[in-house]
Amino acid sequence: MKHHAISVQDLNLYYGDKHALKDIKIDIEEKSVTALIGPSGCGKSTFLRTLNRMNDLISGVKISGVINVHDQNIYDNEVEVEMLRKQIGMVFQAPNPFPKSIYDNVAYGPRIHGMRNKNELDQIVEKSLRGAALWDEVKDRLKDRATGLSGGQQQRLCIARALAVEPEILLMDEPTSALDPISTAKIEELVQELKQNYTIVIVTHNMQQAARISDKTAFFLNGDLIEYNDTDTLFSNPEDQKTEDYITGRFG
Ligand SMILES: Nc1ncnc2c1ncn2[C@@H]1O[C@H](COP(=O)(O)OP(=O)(O)OP(=O)(O)O)[C@@H](O)[C@H]1O
Repeated sequence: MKHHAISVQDLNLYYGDKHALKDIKIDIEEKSVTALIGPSGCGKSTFLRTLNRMNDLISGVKISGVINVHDQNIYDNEVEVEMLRKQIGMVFQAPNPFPKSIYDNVAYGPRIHGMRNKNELDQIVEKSLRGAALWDEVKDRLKDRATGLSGGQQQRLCIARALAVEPEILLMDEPTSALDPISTAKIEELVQELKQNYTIVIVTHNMQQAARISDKTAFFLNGDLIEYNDTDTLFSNPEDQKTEDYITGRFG
């Protein structure tokens, strides 16, 4: 049995009066892919963002409950958010490379964390780009601007940028929704490789994608976690009628 990378208990989140996450309880397995699915507005992205405290930045948000990572509640006062985000990286919907060179994008995080040694940085950049299956495509133009890459390459660069600070967990918020089918397939393949070394939590609108790439799937509806199960079971033999209605396309 796999260990839990993240253990969530009694998680509630309000945006003002809006109760966006309701008593969420979920254990996320390490070195596996967990997909978050559900109709628009059900709370998938909100939940994902609670896992590295990205909602802290939004005014009017109230969060209660416990999210344990290595038996430390990430909402404890002594947790340093910067270190937390190093441990728990994030990749967003639209690729968002910095307007810098390919090299400088990947070196950005390590530099922030104090790395200055050129040789070591070179090694980290290469390792991260290899890890994101991008090295061969960019190794001869590391000084070129990242914004000149294709959308799919930019997204893999953002994954490399996340890997460069050696996270344990990668959060991905609809990472392929802005990409063409071929770039999407490459990211899906990459996610399969990355799960050997990282715990991945991915929000997707696309149920076929969840079925293809995830080990576990969590189905959210109106801020409730309705069902959480092995992906095969959830899609072939859902326990809850609402899950069945959703996956068979009756709403959403
Ligand atoms: N910053 C915010 N302020 C107020 N309400 C918000 C904020 N962000 C999200 N919400 C509300 O919280 C609920 C959950 O939103 P969330 O974005 O998490 O859903 P989602 O399942 O990710 O949807 P989508 O698939 O459309 O991205 C929605 O009703 C949304 O309108």
